[in-house]
Amino acid sequence: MGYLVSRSISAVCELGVPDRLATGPMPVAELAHAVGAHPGALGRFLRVLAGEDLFDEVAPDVFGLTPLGTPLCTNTPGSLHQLVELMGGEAYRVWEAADHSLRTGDAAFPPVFGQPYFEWLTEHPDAAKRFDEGQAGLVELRLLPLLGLDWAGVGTVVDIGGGTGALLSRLLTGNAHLRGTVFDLPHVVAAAAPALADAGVADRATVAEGDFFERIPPGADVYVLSQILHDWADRDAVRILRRCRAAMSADSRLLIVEHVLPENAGAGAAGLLDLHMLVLLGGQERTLPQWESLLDRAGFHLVSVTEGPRSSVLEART
Ligand SMILES: C[S@@+](CC[C@H](N)C(=O)[O-])C[C@H]1O[C@@H](n2cnc3c(N)ncnc32)[C@H](O)[C@@H]1O
Repeated sequence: MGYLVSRSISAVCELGVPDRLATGPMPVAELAHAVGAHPGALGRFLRVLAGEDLFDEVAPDVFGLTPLGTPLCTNTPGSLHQLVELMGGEAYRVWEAADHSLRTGDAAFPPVFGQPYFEWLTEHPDAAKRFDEGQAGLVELRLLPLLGLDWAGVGTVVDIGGGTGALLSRLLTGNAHLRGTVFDLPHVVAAAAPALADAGVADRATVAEGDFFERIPPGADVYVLSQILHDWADRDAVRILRRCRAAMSADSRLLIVEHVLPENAGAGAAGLLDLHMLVLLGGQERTLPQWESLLDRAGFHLVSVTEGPRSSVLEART
């Protein structure tokens, strides 16, 4: 009954319940009136989600947000609100066809929506905006092992498939000497320049649009691939890595921000993400031997793995 929980989260976010509770607990009747919900039903949904530690019934029929539930608000650092919308939208519909992926080992998105996910996003601006904002919300969690690295000797960084620049903004904010480029598809990086300006790093940042299967900006000290390679099956992941290799000089470093999938059962969230990558995109999470083999096929070797709470950083060199 796991999807009942995720659909309940989607439903309360859809009505804007977390935002209403951002300033403190409210009686359920007042809350229901404010968001346009049925009071009795709202109490039942919130009680179930209190069981998931997202809300708290602080007094009979009075509900507040817990620390775990706070990222469901829209205007909070590291907001996951857009991600909830994403998981409750086309991602949910595509999972109805999970059996296609089970039978074929391919993505279920094309048979359901008529084209691969990233192509479909270029033609659906609202969904693309949700996707980009959802990814940006996850950056806070993914960044930690990357921020912990020593950036002192690094002059320039390119964030490949860097979305709207959330990760680059944080890297440049934390390292005043660093200059960087965010590189992504044209419709995605269109929103990057304003985001970098808002973060106060526009004077040290450039925006480059393009296709990472074609060409990647050359000559930087560090290349970051955050949550890119898991979107693709090995054949395409190797093509992307080879494009990186062509852009890199002998001293450049490649930093891959992704999960290292445990080799045994019980992979938890990483295992679920592995299946999600398969169903949505035909991609996969990778174990350490799978990473080593993939990098080897593209002419890289693995130098180190730095573990973080949500993603690891795998450093590779040519
Ligand atoms: C899962 S998101 C990761 C975003 C970001 N790096 C992060 O860590 O949040 C994958 C990114 O790859 C980009 N992308 C997909 N196909 C691409 C292509 N052919 N060339 C460049 N970027 C591409 C998408 O637009 C998206 O921003």
